[in-house]
Amino acid sequence: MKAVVIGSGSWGSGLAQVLADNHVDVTIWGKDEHEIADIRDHHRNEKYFPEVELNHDIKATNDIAVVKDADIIILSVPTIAIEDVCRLITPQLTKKTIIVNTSKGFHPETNERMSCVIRENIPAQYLSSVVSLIGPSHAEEVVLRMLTTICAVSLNEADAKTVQHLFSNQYLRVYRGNDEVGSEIGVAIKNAIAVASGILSGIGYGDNTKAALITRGLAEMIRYGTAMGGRLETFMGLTGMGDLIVTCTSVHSRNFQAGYQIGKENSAKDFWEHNTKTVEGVRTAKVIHDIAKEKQIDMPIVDEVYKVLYENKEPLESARDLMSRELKPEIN
Ligand SMILES: NC(=O)c1ccc[n+]([C@@H]2O[C@H](COP(=O)([O-])OP(=O)(O)OC[C@H]3O[C@@H](n4cnc5c(N)ncnc54)[C@H](O)[C@@H]3O)[C@@H](O)[C@H]2O)c1
Ligand SMILES: O=P(O)(O)OC[C@H](O)CO
Repeated sequence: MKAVVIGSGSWGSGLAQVLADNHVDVTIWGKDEHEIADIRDHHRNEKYFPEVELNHDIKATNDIAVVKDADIIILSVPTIAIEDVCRLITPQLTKKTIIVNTSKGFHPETNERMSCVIRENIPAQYLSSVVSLIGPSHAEEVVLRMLTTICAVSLNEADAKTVQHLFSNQYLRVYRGNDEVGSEIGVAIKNAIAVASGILSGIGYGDNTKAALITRGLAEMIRYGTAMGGRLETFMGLTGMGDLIVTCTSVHSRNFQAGYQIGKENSAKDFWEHNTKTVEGVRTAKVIHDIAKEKQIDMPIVDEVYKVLYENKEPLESARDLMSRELKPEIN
């Protein structure tokens, strides 16, 4: 089995190391020459993990021809780049391949889920199926081989099983699922809620606030996700509640960190001017806000994140407005 990881960032490096640990022949392809040279020559990815020595069996290249005879291709780039990398690899493909999606969010213009974007851009003769490998997993912990569980979600059970077995080991346990809609929506929405969690922490609120945010954030995820066709039980699992918890509570989360800065400064201005990191929740908040408005789905937390990010609303005012809404029963 030959695997190629597209993307030499934090998650691409983390997943390549899992495969190398599992004795799979794995190469990382990246467009960033410095990241590739660092992995290839020094077995490090200093930009993301300054202290970590990666598995020496990971190969790395800038040459996209590496995907030619791959059995499995793992896409580990931000959602805005998924269509580009599909177009880049397609002319190289010579046989049916499993494409693994690991990105969390929606297409930048069409707002489609990642599996749909991949199916639209990789011709059927080269695509066995799309499997999304998603769940609560910070790369910073996976590279240190800390115990982690994720889910291989696909409409093709055989390919989901292949991915499950390929990635599972003593520190990474991979479950299997087939609710593509629910899982992809769950891991996308959790990023927008994690921005809210960071904002509230940045303001200075404590654990009661975080528990409230996670619980009511889950209610919004379920309301939106089931309206879009996801199954209720999916949102109680790794790609729903699991990923929501880790992203809302972890210092590693870039979505949480972005929100924290915004909450501390009581403004998103500085974030917009200086952010260079992958913060998927920022665009996701806009997508969910726009679609929920059109479909009349009540999403008060996501709406306030949207207003802070895109309408210059002060986070303190947003928190006050959330607390002073009409009083309601808990289950709705
Ligand atoms: N980092 C994590 O812990 C983690 C965990 C699970 C899922 N994810 C998801 O994985 C996706 C990738 O995130 P990441 O954390 O690896 O981001 P990152 O910022 O660490 O790395 C992104 C990589 O993609 C490359 N890239 C960007 N645009 C590109 C393009 N057009 N063509 C080719 N390469 C391009 C960059 O050079 C960089 O190497 C995101 O959707 C994220 O939500 C991340
Ligand atoms: O760093 P974040 O906020 O993009 O989160 C990374 C992963 O999605 C956590 O599961």
